[in-house]
Amino acid sequence: MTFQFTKMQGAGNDYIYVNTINQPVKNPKELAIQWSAYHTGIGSDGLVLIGPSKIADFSMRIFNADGSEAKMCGNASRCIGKYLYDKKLTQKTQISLETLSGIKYLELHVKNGKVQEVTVDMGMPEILEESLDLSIADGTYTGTFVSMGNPHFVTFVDDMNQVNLPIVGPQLEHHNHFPDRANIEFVQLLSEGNARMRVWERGSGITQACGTGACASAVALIAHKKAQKGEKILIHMDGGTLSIDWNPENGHIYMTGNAVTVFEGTIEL
Ligand SMILES: N[C@@H](CCC[C@H](N)C(=O)O)C(=O)O
Repeated sequence: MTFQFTKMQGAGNDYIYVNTINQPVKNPKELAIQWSAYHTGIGSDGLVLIGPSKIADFSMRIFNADGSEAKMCGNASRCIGKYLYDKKLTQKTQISLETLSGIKYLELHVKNGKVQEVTVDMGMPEILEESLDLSIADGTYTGTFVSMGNPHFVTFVDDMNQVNLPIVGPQLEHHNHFPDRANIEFVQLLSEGNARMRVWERGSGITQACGTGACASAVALIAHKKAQKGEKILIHMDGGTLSIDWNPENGHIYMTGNAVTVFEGTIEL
């Protein structure tokens, strides 16, 4: 049996996309682990399933590289917009997408018949704890605990080069304050409206970018008066930059960034 898949990336966050409308996937957790492996699989940060929906235009399910299912993925939601439009599964440039954290709305920016960028209405963030101290073997980290439908712990630093992400990332992800684990972001303010962010993702480890993490970082910057609501904040990550805008009128976060098809493939089971 073979599966057709598309490898896509948004800001360097790379996933394997499968259209389950014509190819049902029975064991996504196992396949996410198997296919995400770089040496023996396709290599990716996880697996994304695109499906039909009774309440929106389409649906998304996202599995991290360790097989755990997440409720939301910002970068994948942009890539799904490109997938659907470029492959002519829809002609709409405004698409509703059912996720485990509710319906998200995508606005596609099309050039020469192909989607270049997508803006996603990420809904309303929730600040769960504005200032939280967590002790791990390496010391105490103070951060803001934010939900973007999935959990993020955002810590400000003066110098990103001092962050030992492979060591502190997993310790914070598995801290007993987070029974469901958490995504871990370190943020350095560079100038007004510009911040650098590095991420340790729950279930995938270090990735080049995290869309929900970029939104959570902007929320933390605003909560701590390091940035302003209603002004675009550029979050620069190792794989690219996302523009984040927290609208003061409706309280929604809007995320804009690229979506890229890397290659099409077929894999044997
Ligand atoms: N990379 C994603 C988030 C993927 C899920 C996350 N690791 C979790 O477990 O919550 C993004 O772009 O938002």
